[in-house]
Amino acid sequence: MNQSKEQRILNFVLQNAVRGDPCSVMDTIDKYCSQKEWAMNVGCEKGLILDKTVEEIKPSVVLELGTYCGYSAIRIARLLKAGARLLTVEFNPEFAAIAKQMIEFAGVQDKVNILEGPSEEIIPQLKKKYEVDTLDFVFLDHWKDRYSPDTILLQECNLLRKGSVLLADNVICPGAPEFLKYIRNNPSFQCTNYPAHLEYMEVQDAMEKAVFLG
Ligand SMILES: Cc1ncnc2c1ncn2[C@@H]1O[C@H](/C=C/CNC(=O)c2cc(-c3ccc(F)cc3)cc(O)c2O)C[C@H]1O
Ligand SMILES: [Mg+2]
Repeated sequence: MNQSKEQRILNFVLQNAVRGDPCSVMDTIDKYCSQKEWAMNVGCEKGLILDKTVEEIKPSVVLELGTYCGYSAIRIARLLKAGARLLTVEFNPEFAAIAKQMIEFAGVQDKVNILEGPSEEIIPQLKKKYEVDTLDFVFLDHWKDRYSPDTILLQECNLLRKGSVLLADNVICPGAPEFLKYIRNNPSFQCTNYPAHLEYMEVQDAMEKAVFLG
């Protein structure tokens, strides 16, 4: 059975990146996906916006929706302080297995917990099963039509507190119009837009930051 693109990305990392070096893994994925096969990693330009957001918040508990190959999980985890943790949700078992290997190769596995399943099932389990009180930071990068229902679900499950920060990828390309409409018209959120380019392409994209006001 021929290999998937995601398996080819992982193999390229295992053969070319430096084990235990998160930046080397990120750079190797970016190299492969810009030169050989495009893939939907947040990439280095939007990755810098993600880095700055994490460094600003210094979160203790982070939720990521949409692990994919683990690129942004590695990006986030490498910046987390001692004792801080990232919970990342992925419902495709093949992607979860790839991401697990990618995260372990990067050496950040102690900070990352991959939760396999659909976000709408996992989010309601976070408090009891995963011992989460509230989330300091949420990175949304899964199916774009799930951004607003999951943002509502996070509030219904009391997982956001005053100052919790959401950062959403792809609000221009592929776009998340329903999410933007919801979040920008919601007085409980303070929104900021960060224009950027689609990963590995000269196409306009943007990230949206939304701070929960409680
Ligand atoms: C509901 C739910 N629960 C758990 N995991 C979920 C989930 N929905 C998706 N996932 C998982 O996240 C990942 C999905 C991410 C969706 N991201 C995308 O569809 C995506 C698409 C593009 C893009 C842009 C221009 C183009 F021409 C083509 C594509 C760029 C990106 O940065 C993206 O994140 C993998 C999937 O298994
Ligand atoms: Mg994305």
